[in-house]
Amino acid sequence: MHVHHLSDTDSALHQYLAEIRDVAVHGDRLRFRRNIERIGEVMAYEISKALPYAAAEVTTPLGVKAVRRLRDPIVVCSILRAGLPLHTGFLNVFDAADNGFISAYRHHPDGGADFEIRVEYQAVADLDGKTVLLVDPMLATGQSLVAAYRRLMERGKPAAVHIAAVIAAPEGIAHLREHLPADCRLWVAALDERLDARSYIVPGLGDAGDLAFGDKR
Ligand SMILES: O=P(O)(O)OC[C@H]1O[C@H](OP(=O)(O)OP(=O)(O)O)[C@H](O)[C@@H]1O
Ligand SMILES: O=c1cc[nH]c(=O)[nH]1
Ligand SMILES: [Mg+2]
Repeated sequence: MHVHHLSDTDSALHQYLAEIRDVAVHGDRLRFRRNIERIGEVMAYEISKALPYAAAEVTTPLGVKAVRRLRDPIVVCSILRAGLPLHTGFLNVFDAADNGFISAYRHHPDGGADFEIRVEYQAVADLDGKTVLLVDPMLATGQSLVAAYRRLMERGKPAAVHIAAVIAAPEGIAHLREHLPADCRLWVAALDERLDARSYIVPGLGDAGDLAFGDKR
């Protein structure tokens, strides 16, 4: 699995990443969601440079122009709920994309640190021959993304799969390498140090779903 690290070069992405981590900004949910959306736009644009294009023509009022268009249809898929603002950012770039939504959450059977991932809801377009962009802000243990990927593959055989995570832990990347096919490509906006005892990313940003939408019970 090839890993693209988008913080390697300086860009406005650094400003958005700094704000989503900053406790002084965390009280502003609108800003958090919009920054995740903006990061999605940047990541989608970077991924767009790696996709296949084909020659086409458009008719203008004055003539015909040779243009380039994406060769394969796009399906943007995200993991509820923290994936929603990132999904919007990707759709702002790939506005004609089909879509997929999968729920995945951590179920703690005994209330302790141990958990299993539960996938309960899905609404996914047909994926045959399409370019799938599977997006989730946080890649911590990697279990949510692997569970979502397996559900998705029940919906067809994509031409390519790109996974996008805003903040990733090394443990999560290792988990994807172990459990996903080698031809999946992973795009990471920021690579952090490690996971804590509750499998949260350090330094990370905390709970992306709660910051975007509020606490859940
Ligand atoms: O790599 P993992 O260890 O699986 O953790 C990452 C998952 O955690 C977050 O969702 P969360 O479970 O907090 O659900 P939420 O979006 O409803 O808050 C995040 O959006 C990922 O889906
Ligand atoms: O650090 C983490 C890990 C999982 N989910 C989050 O929202 N944050
Ligand atoms: Mg959460």
